[in-house]
Amino acid sequence: MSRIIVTASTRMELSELLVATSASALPGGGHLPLHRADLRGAEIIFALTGLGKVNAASAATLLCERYAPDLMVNTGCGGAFAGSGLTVGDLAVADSECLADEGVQTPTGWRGLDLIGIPVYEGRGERLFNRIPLDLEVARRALDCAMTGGFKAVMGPFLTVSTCSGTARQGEELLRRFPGVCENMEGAAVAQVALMYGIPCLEVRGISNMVEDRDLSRWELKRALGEVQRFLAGHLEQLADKTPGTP
Ligand SMILES: O=C(O)c1cccc(C(=O)CC[C@H]2O[C@@H](n3cnc4c(=O)[nH]cnc43)[C@H](O)[C@@H]2O)c1
Repeated sequence: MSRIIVTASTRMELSELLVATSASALPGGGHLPLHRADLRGAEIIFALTGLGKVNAASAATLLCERYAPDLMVNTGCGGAFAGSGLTVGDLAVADSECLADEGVQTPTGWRGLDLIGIPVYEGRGERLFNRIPLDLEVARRALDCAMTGGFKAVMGPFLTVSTCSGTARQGEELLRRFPGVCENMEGAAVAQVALMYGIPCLEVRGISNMVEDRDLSRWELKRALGEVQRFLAGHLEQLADKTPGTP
């Protein structure tokens, strides 16, 4: 049977998926609220991680250790960068993740972790500094499924930050550091932990806002989360069919 874990930082990022899959509470998660559903012979575990990289990484570690999933899916909302081709209500699929504000502020500008020279991950012939790779085949399948389902979706690099970019200028600064289509606060942490455990990871977010001067009246959390959860409810069925489990 295959096992898929879906993580999100806030309750509203999972609530519609829990209803769509008839999930029920799974006791024993301690501080980590868990739900479980059966979908086409696969087990889906939903975890509410809390906001930010520390919460996401500690949850992902517990989940990988305890449940040894065949696939990790990180979801929620996110901000779209100018020039990404994304607008509010669209879907963004990550082809890679990035620890976009971990580095060194030097007298001549911001530099990434390669300046320090100590990788955040070393293994399988790779030394990774800021950029965390994701499973491209899984990402492409998600993009195809979104397009076929009539969703407007863009695939590209995601940037994970500790400080949300509440100005257009900060968005431009991040794009000078790394290419990016979508900003969020947890993705690179989940991707890094999944990589450490050798588990493929997919990240799909609904665009709730543009990365611009902060104006909450322009945010559409409900719409973005409705779109991404409607997409995932369908895509999880496909993944449940196709994700190989332990015999
Ligand atoms: O009030 C704010 O300024 C604010 C900033 C970022 C996020 C929020 C939320 O209420 C949602 C938390 C959740 O959303 C992800 N998210 C959504 N948009 C962005 C963004 O533009 N930059 C970074 N993260 C974003 C994030 O992953 C959080 O988990 C409110």
